[in-house]
Amino acid sequence: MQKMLIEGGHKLNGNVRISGAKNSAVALLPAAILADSEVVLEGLPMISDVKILAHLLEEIGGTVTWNGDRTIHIHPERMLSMPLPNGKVKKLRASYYFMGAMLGKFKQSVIGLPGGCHLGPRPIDQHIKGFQALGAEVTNEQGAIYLRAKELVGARIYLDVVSVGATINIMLAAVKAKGTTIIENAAKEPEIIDVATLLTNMGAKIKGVGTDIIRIEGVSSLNGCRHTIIPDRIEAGTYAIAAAGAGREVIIDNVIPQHLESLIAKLREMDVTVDQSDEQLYIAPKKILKSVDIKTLVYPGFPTDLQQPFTALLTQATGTAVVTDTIYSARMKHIDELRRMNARIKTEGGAAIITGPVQLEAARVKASDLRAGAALVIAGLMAKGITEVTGLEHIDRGYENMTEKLIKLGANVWREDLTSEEKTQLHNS
Ligand SMILES: CC(=O)N[C@H]1[C@@H](OP(=O)(O)OP(=O)(O)OC[C@H]2O[C@@H](n3ccc(=O)[nH]c3=O)[C@H](O)[C@@H]2O)O[C@H](CO)[C@@H](O)[C@@H]1O
Ligand SMILES: C=C(OP(=O)(O)O)C(=O)O
Repeated sequence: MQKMLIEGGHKLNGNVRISGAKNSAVALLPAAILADSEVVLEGLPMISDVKILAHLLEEIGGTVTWNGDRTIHIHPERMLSMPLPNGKVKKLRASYYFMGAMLGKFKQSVIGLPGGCHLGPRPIDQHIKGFQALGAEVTNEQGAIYLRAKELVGARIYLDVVSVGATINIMLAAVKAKGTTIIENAAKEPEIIDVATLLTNMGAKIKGVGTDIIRIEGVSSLNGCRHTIIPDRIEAGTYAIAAAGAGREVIIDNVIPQHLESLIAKLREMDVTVDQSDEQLYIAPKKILKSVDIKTLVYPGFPTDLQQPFTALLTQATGTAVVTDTIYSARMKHIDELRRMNARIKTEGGAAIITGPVQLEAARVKASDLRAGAALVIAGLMAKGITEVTGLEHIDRGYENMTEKLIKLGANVWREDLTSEEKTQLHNS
C-alpha cells in the first residue's frame, strides 16, 4: 500500500499525453467475447480496471496476450459462460458488461453485482429491464445476477434514466439477437460510439449511436477485428483542470477537444485561456480566476466525472460557486477532505458552495473514490506544503502513470510505501 506525496507550488509546464479512455476500454474488452475470432485492441490505458478485465477474459477461457504494452490480442474461440459470482468482478463497475456480452454470446451468464466508485446508489435496473425485454429470465441469487434465455429477440426498450452502462450493455446483448432492437432515450457519450464502432467492425448492424435512439439489426455471427480506442476525455479534463489551477502553459496531447466542450466553456468563463487544435489543448490560466457555477448533466453536458476535480479548482477562484451533481447527488466525499486543506465549502440542499480564493494548506487526506483522488491531487499541487494522499487504489483504477505524467509537467510528486502504523491508522479511519 502506498501514498502519494505532492509538494505544492511547482507550476505545471509542458506537455502531457493522454491515454486511451477507461470507460471505452472497460466495455471494449468484454465486447470481444462476442467475436468468433481474434480481436485486437490498440491504445488501451494501463490501469487496474483494464488489467482486471483482461484477467476475467482469461478466467472464462479466452487467450489474452499483450503486444507492446498497450495492444491486446484476445482470442475468444474457447471462451465459455463461466459463472463469475465473486472475486475480481467486485473490484470495478464495468464487470457488468460481462452480463450483456455473455448473454449475447452464450444466452446465459452469472455475474456478481459490480463494485466501482461509491457515489451513492448505483442501481442496474435499466440494464435488467433491457435484458428482460430481449427475452432473458433474470434472477438475483445471493448477490449474483443470473441471466438465462432460450433465445434473444429484438425489442423496443425505453430507458427511464439516460444510462451509459445500460445503453452499452443492451447493445452488447442485442447485436446477435433475432430481429430489431431499438433503444430509446439512449446515452450519447463518446465511449458508446467507440464501442459501437468496434461492434460494427465485427459485423454488427447498429445505427443512431450518438443520438438518443439506437437501432440494432441482429446478426448471427460476429468476426474478429482490430480497433484503436479513443483518448480519455476525463483524464484530459483532469489535466486541463490541474493546469488551470496550478499551471503556467500546458499542452495536452492526444485529446479530442469536441469531447470536452462543456469543460472548455467553463474554463474560458473562468478566464483561463484555452486553445484547441485537432488533437491538442493548450491551457494557460490568468492570475485571477473567476468563479463559475456548474451542474453535471448527461453528455454533452458537464461530466459528473470532472465535478470533483473542478470543485478543487474552484477553491482558487474569486467569488462564490455552486456545484450541483444531477447524476450522482452523493458524489461529495471529496469535500470533507478539501476542507481539511483549508477549502471554504458548504453543502446546502445537495449542492456544494465554494468560496474562494483561499490558500490551500497541505494535509493528510484520503481518496474515497477515483475522481475524489484526482481532486485531492490537484488540491495538493495548489497547496502550501507537502500533501499526502492515500487510497491510491482508486486513482490507479483510472489514471495511467499519474505520478510520472505530473513529474514530466514539473510537479514534485512521488509515491512511498505506507508504514505499518499508517496502514493501521488507515484501516481504522
Ligand atoms: C464504467 C463507466 O462507464 N462508468 C461511467 C458510467 O457509469 P454508469 O454506467 O454506472 O452510470 P450511468 O450512466 O448508468 O448512470 C447514470 C445515472 O443513472 C442511474 N441509473 C443507471 C443505471 C440504471 O440501471 N439505473 C439507474 O438509476 C445512476 O444511478 C445514475 O444516477 O457513467 C457515469 C455517468 O456518466 C460515469 O460517472 C462513470 O464513470
Ligand atoms: C465513476 C467512475 O468510474 P466507475 O463507473 O468505473 O466506478 C469514474 O470513472 O469516475
